Amino acid sequence: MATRSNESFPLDKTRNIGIAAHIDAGKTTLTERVLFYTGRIHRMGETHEGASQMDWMDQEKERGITITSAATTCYWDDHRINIIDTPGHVDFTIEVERSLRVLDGAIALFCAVGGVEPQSETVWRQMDKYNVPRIAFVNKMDRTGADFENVVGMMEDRLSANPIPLQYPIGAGETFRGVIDLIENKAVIYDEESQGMDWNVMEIPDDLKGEAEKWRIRMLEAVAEYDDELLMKYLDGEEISAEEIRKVVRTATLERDITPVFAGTALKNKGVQRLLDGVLNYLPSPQDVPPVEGFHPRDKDEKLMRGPNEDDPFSAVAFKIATDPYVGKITFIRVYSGTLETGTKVYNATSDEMERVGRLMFMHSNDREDVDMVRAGDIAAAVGPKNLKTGDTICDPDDPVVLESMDFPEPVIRIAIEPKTKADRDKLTSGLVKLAEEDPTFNVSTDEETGQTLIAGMGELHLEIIVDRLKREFKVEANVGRPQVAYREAITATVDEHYVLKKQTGGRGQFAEVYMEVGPNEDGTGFEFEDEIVGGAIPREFIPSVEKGIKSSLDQGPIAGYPMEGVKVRLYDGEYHDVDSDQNSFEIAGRMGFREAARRANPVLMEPIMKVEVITPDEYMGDVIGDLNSRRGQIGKMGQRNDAQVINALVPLSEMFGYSTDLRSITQGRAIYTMQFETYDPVPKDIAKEITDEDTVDAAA
Ligand SMILES: Nc1nc2c(ncn2[C@@H]2O[C@H](COP(=O)(O)OP(=O)(O)OP(=O)(O)O)[C@@H](O)[C@H]2O)c(=O)[nH]1
Repeated sequence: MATRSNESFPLDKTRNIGIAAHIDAGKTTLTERVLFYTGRIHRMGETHEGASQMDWMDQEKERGITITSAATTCYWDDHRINIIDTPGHVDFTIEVERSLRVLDGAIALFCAVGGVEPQSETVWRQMDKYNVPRIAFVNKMDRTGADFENVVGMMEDRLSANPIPLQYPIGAGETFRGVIDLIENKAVIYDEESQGMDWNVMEIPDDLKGEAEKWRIRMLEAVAEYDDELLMKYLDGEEISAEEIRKVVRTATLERDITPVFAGTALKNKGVQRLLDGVLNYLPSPQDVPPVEGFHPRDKDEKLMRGPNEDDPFSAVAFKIATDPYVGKITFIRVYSGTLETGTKVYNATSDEMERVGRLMFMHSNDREDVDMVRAGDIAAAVGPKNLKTGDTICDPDDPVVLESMDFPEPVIRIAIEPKTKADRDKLTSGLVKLAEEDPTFNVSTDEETGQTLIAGMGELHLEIIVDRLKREFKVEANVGRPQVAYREAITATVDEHYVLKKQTGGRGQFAEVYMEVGPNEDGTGFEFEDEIVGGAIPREFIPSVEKGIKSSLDQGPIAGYPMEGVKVRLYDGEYHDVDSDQNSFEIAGRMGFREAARRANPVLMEPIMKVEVITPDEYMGDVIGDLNSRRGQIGKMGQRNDAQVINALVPLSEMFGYSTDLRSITQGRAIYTMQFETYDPVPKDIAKEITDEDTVDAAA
């Protein structure tokens, strides 16, 4: 494929957007239609027979359109639109967060019948958190029971949004034919036969004039609030041009004061092109969003800003690592400043490594477009970097910056996994390694005692999906164990340890003697080692060996073999022997001495505590709270949101297995909840005993 120089798209003609929706709202269908219509403009301009073009789309579909790619580039009306994949399932908070991190604006998709579903509410709140301007599309207007006004009302009530319809649907369900464009004051009627390629713009039919006028006034009054000039004109009864209205709608949308609302049906090909016009008219270009803040990799306090300027030093964030069947490992990046050419070395400021970018591409629905340069504001796929991880910043080595990274929740659930056949062992390992590279909230380890492979993730569903992907993408069938909580161990007392290793078995012996103080460190995480040896009591070259020995024991805590966190060791004295001491002896002394000390330092089992938020209708509040209490939950803040109660609680993860089923039965399916990792806390003694007893049984079985 020819390499393009990527000069043709000025930043103000670029849109980086996501489509956010709850499951089944029609995101896949809408994305397909967008790719189809934009493909037609860019590449299919020559043919004009609707039906054959639909066939073309279906064939593409069979050949596997990459619509689930992390980012897809398409062109509409002289603009470039990058559609960033935004998953709808709340269990994948991280996927949602990483896409929200790099997109500039979004289409919020709703079903005309179902309206604002609980999941739409969750994603909406996340978009609020990331200050994402958005427009709304009320899809499925062709379905029986479609009710545009109801959806607009729900957006006000449930999302506390300020939805401003710019269109009003003509008909609903079977009679849905098109929309009234309230800005142009015209009716747009679609031709049923042309697969959405042809439509007629006409005067508003007489029988709709009254309704249309009512909605236009509502729109104008709402919009006029955001612009004094427009308000004066409106009050004076002056003519207001469509251009003037669009300008004010754009500003108010970018400020997140309003959400313009469009109507249509993706499946029946109505309204998609006008929605695309809306993307260009009302969603931000990379120039419209504020510069991103970062800091110097060697000094967190040195704040640095990066704006969408090609002349600034290069900076970009990796937001998704994927394995492409043709190209291999690709990293999706969002460029924030400067330019990057193929063949250049970049600096990974997050991990302090250099990487080479061999190839840069824009990913389209059905092909890849090689480019020799990417610029500020671009979304592109890079081939070459080996160790880049999701969330890492790459930048100009001479002007390093770490752009504010994403928060990744801790993997808190783990399961043992093994291949169904021995022959699959290698495939399983390489599959897991690849998946862990793509997903920062997933990790793989080996249980030292049993030799089992353990995978850890954010929730039951998360791990189920991983196992399913192993099967589909890596052709490995695997057996998995029961999900287990990823416990940890910590020590709560400070003790002194004196350990002597002395072995004399014929020839050369082993000798090492260490004195150390072992206790909890201040922040409760990681491991600290202080070397206070003076006067060569232990020779310099052996001190790192002691530390290495201690570190190797941290993976296996004294209670039940869970990893230890928050440990501090002070090595303050020792002895050595000229002949019998070596690195190996001191490593063993470090390991054995630390194990002894940890056993005496009041070790405790630590469990992940989750922050749970339940939104339930009033009448179930008592039952929901009672149930959370029975799960050792601590109820926190409560509040009323519209007609529902919001309950916050901190609950141990071990008590949350099967919660979705239980909550459904308590509330007849009318409550929703979200859960994320908050902290590790000590497990109460009686429960810790149950867990350690169980572990012994498990290990014996
Ligand atoms: N009647 C009608 N059905 C639609 C419309 N758009 C999508 N659908 C149907 O709704 C169902 C879900 O559509 P998808 O496009 O797969 O929805 P999605 O949001 O991608 O779903 P997930 O991938 O499960 O999140 C499919 O059966 C579609 O055919 C529409 O405009 N009208």
